[in-house]
Amino acid sequence: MDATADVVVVAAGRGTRAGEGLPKQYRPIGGRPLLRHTLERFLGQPGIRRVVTVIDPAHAELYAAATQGLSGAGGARLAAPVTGGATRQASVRAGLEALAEDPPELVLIHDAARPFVSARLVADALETAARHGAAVPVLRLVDTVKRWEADGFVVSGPDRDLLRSVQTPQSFRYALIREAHRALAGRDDLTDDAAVADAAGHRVASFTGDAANLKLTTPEDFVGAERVLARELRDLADVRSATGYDVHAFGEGDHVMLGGIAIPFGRGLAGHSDADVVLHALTDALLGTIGAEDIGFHFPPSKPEWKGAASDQFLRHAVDLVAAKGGRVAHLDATIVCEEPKIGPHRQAMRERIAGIAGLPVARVSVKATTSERLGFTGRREGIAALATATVRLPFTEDGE
Ligand SMILES: Nc1ccn([C@@H]2O[C@H](COP(=O)(O)OP(=O)(O)OP(=O)(O)O)[C@@H](O)[C@H]2O)c(=O)n1
Ligand SMILES: C[C@](O)(CO)[C@H](O)COP(=O)(O)O
Repeated sequence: MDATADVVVVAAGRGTRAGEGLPKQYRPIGGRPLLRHTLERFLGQPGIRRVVTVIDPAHAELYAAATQGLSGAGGARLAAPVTGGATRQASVRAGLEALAEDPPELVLIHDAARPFVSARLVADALETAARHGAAVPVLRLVDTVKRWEADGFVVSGPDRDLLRSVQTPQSFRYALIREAHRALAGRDDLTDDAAVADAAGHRVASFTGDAANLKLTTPEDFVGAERVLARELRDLADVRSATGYDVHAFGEGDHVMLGGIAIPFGRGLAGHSDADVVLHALTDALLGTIGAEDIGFHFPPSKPEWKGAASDQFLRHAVDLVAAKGGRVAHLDATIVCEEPKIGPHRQAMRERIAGIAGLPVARVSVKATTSERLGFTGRREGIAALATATVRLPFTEDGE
């Protein structure tokens, strides 16, 4: 997904249903303002270029405090806030207009009041909008629905299977939703952007929402959110690091594979697979975090299917094993030891490739290089070595399994 994508986070509401106290988007959950949680989720996502927040100017100081020191991983940028309107629809319109000078291809529109938006939702929102132009996350209804009459009686409602509840982020081709909002500026009664697109004559696709992506609306929702964050904190408590090391000797060839990219060179690296020492060391480091043997156990050199194999699949397998335990990779770090080839010109490409294989923002991958001062086998230019450290977060369990 290479399209440029910006995010409009609407935070200009009054939060009347959340009760007394600070406006809800600035109220702390887990010790930090609700809005900050929401913005951090987007700023940490791959594929996001810029995030603009729509605020009530009367909250300017609260906004400044809530966003102090916030910056994006992997290049996402927090833009200056924009003044909202009297309704959500007017606030979204203001956010979209603020992007008009340097328009993105895609835009996600999200409620500040939904702090638990996941990486999966963002990825699905981007992909579905790129394909269909307009998309919303939906959930099946779990309760039977009735039509409620003003006299307090109910009559049987529509078939529940035909209904869905709708969340944010809602995603659109930017030009489509900006024009739709402009065309419907006279209405201001549409409670979401799918309704705006729909009223402007566009079909809106759907993707699976997330029950955890709650909109904090009432005081009880804030109590629930504290519980969710406490559980998340506990789940993040099991942080583990492990190391990996690999060596391959130079052999015949005209390039070496390092960090998943081919570097033209007068020699190749000898090995059963493509001999990518960086990906092998990273794979072993990841396997080490979950005590899952080592790369030779999973991909035995005795097996012909791994002959000449591209090593990206080894690293991906290790990432999948961590994910299967409910874990997330927090950071991958590699050091390459060789006299040549020069690593500097290829370092960024390697970081991006490793990040792509592991499904991480580039900021969570580091590649370093050193010579061994002409000492030892790397110093004698007999081969290349790589050391790696992987850090993962695993759900906390008493027995560590
Ligand atoms: N004029 C408005 C109204 C709402 N919103 C934003 O739209 C999102 C969804 O709205 P809701 O949860 O209903 O928030 P409020 O309108 O603030 O809540 P309430 O209806 O309880 O006052 C919120 O992030 C809210 O800040 C906005 O930017 N501008
Ligand atoms: C956009 C929205 O989050 C979709 O569920 C929702 O409609 C916004 O909340 P509101 O209470 O309708 O303003």
